[in-house]
Amino acid sequence: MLRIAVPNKGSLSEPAVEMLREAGYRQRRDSRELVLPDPDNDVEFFFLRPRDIAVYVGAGTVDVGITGRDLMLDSESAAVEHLPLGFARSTFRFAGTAGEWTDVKQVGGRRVATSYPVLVRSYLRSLGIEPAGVVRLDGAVESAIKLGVADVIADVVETGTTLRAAGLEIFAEPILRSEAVLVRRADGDEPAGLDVLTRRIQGVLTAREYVLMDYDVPLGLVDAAVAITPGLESPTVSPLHNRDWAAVRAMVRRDQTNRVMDSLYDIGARAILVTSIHACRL
Ligand SMILES: Nc1ncnc2c1ncn2[C@@H]1O[C@H](COP(=O)(O)OP(=O)(O)OP(=O)(O)O)[C@@H](O)[C@H]1O
Ligand SMILES: O=P(O)(O)OC[C@H]1O[C@H](OP(=O)(O)OP(=O)(O)O)[C@H](O)[C@@H]1O
Ligand SMILES: [Mg+2]
Repeated sequence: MLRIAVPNKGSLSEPAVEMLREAGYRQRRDSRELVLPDPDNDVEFFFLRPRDIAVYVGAGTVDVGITGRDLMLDSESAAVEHLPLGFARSTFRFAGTAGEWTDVKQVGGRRVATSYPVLVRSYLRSLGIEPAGVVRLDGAVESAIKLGVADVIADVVETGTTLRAAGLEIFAEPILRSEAVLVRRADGDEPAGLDVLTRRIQGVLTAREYVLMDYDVPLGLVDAAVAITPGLESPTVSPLHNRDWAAVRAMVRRDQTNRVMDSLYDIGARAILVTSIHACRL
């Protein structure tokens, strides 16, 4: 049985559970359940704190887990990234009182507050910058400057709303771009069943990223239309009852849907229909 660690709380928890449910796995109904066997799929879920998941995976007590890239790197465990999952995207950045900071070199000799001290120390070391100290806080890091425990912070930024509300602004290049990732142990054999989990999750990712587009096009324009919708391998072109026209079906990136429909319409395609992909294996 493949043992899979799933975040039990925080911003990773809900989207991780949703992804596993879409991939056909059983998920818990009650947030107090800590272990959930799914014998039909030959897996067992362990609901753990997101920060601890890479530690369990690195120790080999669970086979794989879903966590943040930032949390994995900060854990210093023997876990490695197996598959990026495309949700909980954020950047990890330095921020300070608005107007006072422009360059990462200014962090030298100053106190940095963060929930990710390993990440911050190793990043600064890689740039040859020595801070006066790194203060580890559990959360609400944005308050650390006003409350006097640090001069500058390094924290997770998504929309920047939390920083703005605290009168802070980002400076310097992002330390890291993070998202949820599936992690596995660095060494050892691939756990049995990981290939199936991986394919199922990749199916969910593809179904989220692409739509199916169908349209009709005059025969003489099929090549031009197919150039606009090349699909993943090659689009399906089928005859219509009206022999002067063909029907085309292709996968299109969801974020390109309207641009592609406009282009198809412009060259003369009609009856352009878009449908969601419910599930797929490529
Ligand atoms: N606003 C956000 N947008 C995107 N990802 C986020 C956001 N906040 C935290 N994360 C990501 O969530 C993970 C941290 O999860 P964790 O549960 O420790 O913190 P949290 O989501 O802030 O929850 P908590 O309420 O316990 O502080 C990291 O991978 C981090 O990058
Ligand atoms: O850029 P934003 O969209 O504002 O999001 C980023 C904020 O979200 C998270 O905080 P959370 O609400 O989880 O509180 P915490 O700091 O106590 O973890 C993160 O730690 C940032 O503070
Ligand atoms: Mg938080």
